[in-house]
Amino acid sequence: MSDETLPEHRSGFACFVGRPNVGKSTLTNALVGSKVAITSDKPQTTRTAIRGIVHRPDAQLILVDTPGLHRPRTLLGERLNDLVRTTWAEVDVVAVCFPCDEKIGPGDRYLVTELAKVRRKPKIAVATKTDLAGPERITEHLLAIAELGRETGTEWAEIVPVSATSGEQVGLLADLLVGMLPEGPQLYPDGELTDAPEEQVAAELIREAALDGVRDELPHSIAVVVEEMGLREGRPEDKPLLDIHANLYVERSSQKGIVIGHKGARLREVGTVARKQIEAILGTPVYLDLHVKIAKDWQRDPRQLRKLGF
Ligand SMILES: Nc1nc2c(ncn2[C@@H]2O[C@H](COP(=O)(O)OP(=O)(O)OP(=O)(O)O)[C@@H](O)[C@H]2O)c(=O)[nH]1
Repeated sequence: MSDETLPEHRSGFACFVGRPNVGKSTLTNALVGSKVAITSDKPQTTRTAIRGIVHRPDAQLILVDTPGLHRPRTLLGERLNDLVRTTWAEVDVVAVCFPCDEKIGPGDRYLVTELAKVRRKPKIAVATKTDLAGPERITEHLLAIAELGRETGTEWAEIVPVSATSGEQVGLLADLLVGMLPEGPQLYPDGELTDAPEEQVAAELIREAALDGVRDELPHSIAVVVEEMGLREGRPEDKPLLDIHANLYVERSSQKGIVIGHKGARLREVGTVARKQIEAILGTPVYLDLHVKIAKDWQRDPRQLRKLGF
């Protein structure tokens, strides 16, 4: 018996990179078809690599969502940049996102210049949010992306316009990404959408809820650690309850007040929103126990960073 006549199966990893807010998480969700990575109106919500998996008969594409690359100002900034570079080196293809409703800027140039240093790695340019721009603007944008490639010595394997919200060209992007993967077997079982541990998914959802509405006051000062998570013992099998004990860390006591709110009203709201999201994703009723703690200047302290998982 020979399997030469079987269609080839491809599998591998891709990651989306780009400045904050360019639509990386939304695109990951559009490709995977379920809410796995966390989207938000606020920049820099994606701190840790969360993967979504695209299952197709001919391929399995594993998407790694990285934080944005920044000129580092703190130790956390340096760690995040290291994480981004490690990811680039490990994946099969890197897709850089440039939103159509914004001009190419110094942040893009910095990122693409850094990415150009990773040689022999297929790079795709994605012009995101095409639904927010007219045809002329899109054409201008695509030319600017090509020019940026020339300036930085980056050879784009493809330049693809897409809209994650309307779904336009998302299928084409999936085909192009798959085409850059090596031949290989399925790496994850069917139906598995993310290999992010459930604790990480829960922590991200709590962080997202906690940041909602306090963008100006607390841009990037919140970290969440799930201390304990497990099914409550002694429950009937058809009525499970997942206990989650989580700490929400802020840097200063003034921030603690903002997160907790008047008589704890805001923290209760954050807890309710996060609990509903976690229940929806994990499919189990949840009891969420949430505490706010101060980890003084955690972004600058190596010991705190380690504790918070960076
Ligand atoms: N109109 C439109 N809006 C989009 C599209 N894709 C993303 N957005 C919006 O752009 C904002 C940022 O999207 P995200 O997917 O969170 O961006 P991101 O690049 O992952 O952001 P960070 O995690 O901060 O790096 C959100 O408000 C999205 O709803 C799109 O195709 N069209």
